[in-house]
Amino acid sequence: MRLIATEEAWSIPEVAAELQQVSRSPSQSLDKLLVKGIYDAEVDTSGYGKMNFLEGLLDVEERRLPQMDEHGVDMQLLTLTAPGVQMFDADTATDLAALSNDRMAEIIRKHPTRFVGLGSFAPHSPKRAAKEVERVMTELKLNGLVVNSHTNGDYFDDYRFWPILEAAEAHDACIYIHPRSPSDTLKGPLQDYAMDSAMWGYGVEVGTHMLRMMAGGVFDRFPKLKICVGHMGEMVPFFIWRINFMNSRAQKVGRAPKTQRSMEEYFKDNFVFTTSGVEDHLALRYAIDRMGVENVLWSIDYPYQPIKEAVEFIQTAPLSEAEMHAVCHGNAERVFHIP
Ligand SMILES: COc1cc(C(=O)O)cc(C(=O)O)c1
Ligand SMILES: [Mn+2]
Repeated sequence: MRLIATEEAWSIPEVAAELQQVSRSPSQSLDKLLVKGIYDAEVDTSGYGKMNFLEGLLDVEERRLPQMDEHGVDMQLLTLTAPGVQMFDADTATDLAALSNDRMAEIIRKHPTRFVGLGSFAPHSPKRAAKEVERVMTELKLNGLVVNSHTNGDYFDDYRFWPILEAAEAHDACIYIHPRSPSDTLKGPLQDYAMDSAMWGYGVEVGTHMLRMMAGGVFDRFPKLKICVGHMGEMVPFFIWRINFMNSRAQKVGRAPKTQRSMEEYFKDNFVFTTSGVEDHLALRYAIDRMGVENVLWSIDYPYQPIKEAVEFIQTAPLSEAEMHAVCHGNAERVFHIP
């Protein structure tokens, strides 16, 4: 069974160095807790603790590939790890996104059967970002795009970002909305107990982004736009009945804009999601039964999740042969144009 892992984090020294500067800046972003812990070990990492992920993020051939061989992972879909370039000023972000995309393309050229990748862009410079989407998809021939949820507290229902969505739709480039810590306007009670992180805040941040796009009519304007989210759909599949019911009531009483399709239809038609970091067979079975097996893709979430357990999770999952082929590689091949 071909195994394609679809949310696999990676970085380059130039982005890591810039994030170390961010960790020493006056930024109030909740992401600083994570950034300090990973990129600035010598600085007091209180509140997050040292996170030994940096070597794993920068590495491709020393440990990543041998571990893939050891555990039978055929391919990783690489993404520039969160928060990507989105904490940098627009010019630095634009330049480092392009550099990261070039480096990613080099890795894929060197290992074409082992790696594919998602291109980054700087949402806070939408016109240049749209041009980078064009370059990524036509010149570098990457497999889609990644963004780490909000940029300076703004979300893709904001029409300022729509030139990017237009370019993505035109190039059939699926945008992976990966988490980062909740935005400054969302962070409120999420600043304690490590709730800023993957434990809870990440799901709240991306789930909020998804609903803003669905309820804000993004998929009426871009009906063919494809979005991928991780972590078994960031809680949305488990709440979709209530989201659908309450949004349709809000539309009736004028509290939410009228949309051409329902929230459930947008989620089923315009979203796919991966199993990254949710190694729970019951959740997987429900997600497949509720949202359709064609919308579920396997992932490890390397290096934040160990490879061995993620492989065992899917190899022992209660799936039919046909479902296993779809989740392990078929859906990824379709959505991310993988040969
Ligand atoms: C960007 O940093 C991350 C850290 C963690 C973590 O386990 O602490 C998980 C993710 C993730 O789920 O993608 C990302
Ligand atoms: Mn991840």
